[in-house]
Amino acid sequence: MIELEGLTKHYGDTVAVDHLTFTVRPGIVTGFLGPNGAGKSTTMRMMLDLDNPTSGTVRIDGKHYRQLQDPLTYIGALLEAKAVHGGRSAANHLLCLAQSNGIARRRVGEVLDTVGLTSVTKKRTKGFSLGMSQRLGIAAALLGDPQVLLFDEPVNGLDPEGIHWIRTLMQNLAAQGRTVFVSSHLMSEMAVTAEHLIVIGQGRLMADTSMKDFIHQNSRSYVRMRSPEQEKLLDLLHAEGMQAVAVGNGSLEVDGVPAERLGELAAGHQLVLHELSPQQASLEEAFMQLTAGSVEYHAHDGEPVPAQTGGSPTARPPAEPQTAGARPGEPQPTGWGANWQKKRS
Ligand SMILES: Nc1ncnc2c1ncn2[C@@H]1O[C@H](COP(=O)(O)OP(=O)(O)OP(=O)(O)O)[C@@H](O)[C@H]1O
Repeated sequence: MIELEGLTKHYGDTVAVDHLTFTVRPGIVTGFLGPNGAGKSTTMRMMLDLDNPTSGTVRIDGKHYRQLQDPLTYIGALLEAKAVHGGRSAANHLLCLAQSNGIARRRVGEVLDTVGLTSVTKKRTKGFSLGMSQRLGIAAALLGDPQVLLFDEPVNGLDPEGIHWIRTLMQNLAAQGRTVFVSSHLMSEMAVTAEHLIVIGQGRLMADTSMKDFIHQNSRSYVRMRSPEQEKLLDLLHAEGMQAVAVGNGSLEVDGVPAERLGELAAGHQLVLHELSPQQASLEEAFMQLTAGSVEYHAHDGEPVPAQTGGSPTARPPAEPQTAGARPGEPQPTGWGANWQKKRS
């Protein structure tokens, strides 16, 4: 389990993470979503004690990271796949990690096998493709057989087979009772991988809910109907007090009524239907709907430009929070810092 309480990180004037409080539970895959610059990586780095919070706490299975003896046996993470010593072989890279964390040598071979890198065990990692580096990063995360796993954009650089593999791996790890926390911009992939979602925007918590409820709450679901007797059908639906509109392509859209009821109603009045299909928005649509006000950068005429950099609380409308109160405050877009080194005060 990972517990965040009031977690906050400032980089100068930039509020990267803003009073985040949530719990990531074991036994399920929890997705971590947010627009670019929302604070996901910063949050994950603080979970791993790679960055010091300005305030607030993170607990891993009840303990602060610094209280964990041999941390890799408690929490494994894939953050920056390319952040490995390029001169070392894959096996040596993992062996160094194993030795510094009291992990048995045999685990190196086991995890290399798990991620499908056995054939390149002795190859220097600087020659690795992004996909191979991702797999090596995942091997490192699994090395200590930890109960808690973090994956930051794990499918980056993976081919479709690799994407399917990591999805199955994460689901299996969760099914074993582990805590699996994963960020990704690939919504279609997240939709089929995660059961629960944490969504942040401008460092603030926007949603902490099941995937199903998230899509339901942030999108419109309706039933599409098509009939050769569209006028009659529309009159019937209106007479029943239902919200139905003709949408121009010969279809009707009906809100708030189950498809079964609509089918039975049409049958009861001997109206022929050519289509009766429940429509549910995708995770991507629901995500865009929720975070529309909190994206840091918008594309415009093909040129990516900062949406607003004025810095006043009104320059960028605050996102509508679902579970946490919106706070005034304006993170400034700043460049990515190279501040990835472990900081211990
Ligand atoms: N080391 C740093 N120094 C200064 N500012 C930083 C640093 N790291 C992150 N930031 C800023 O903090 C904010 C949050 O960044 P972060 O990388 O955590 O977001 P993210 O959600 O992971 O973004 P992305 O989806 O683009 O990876 C951004 O405004 C970013 O520019």
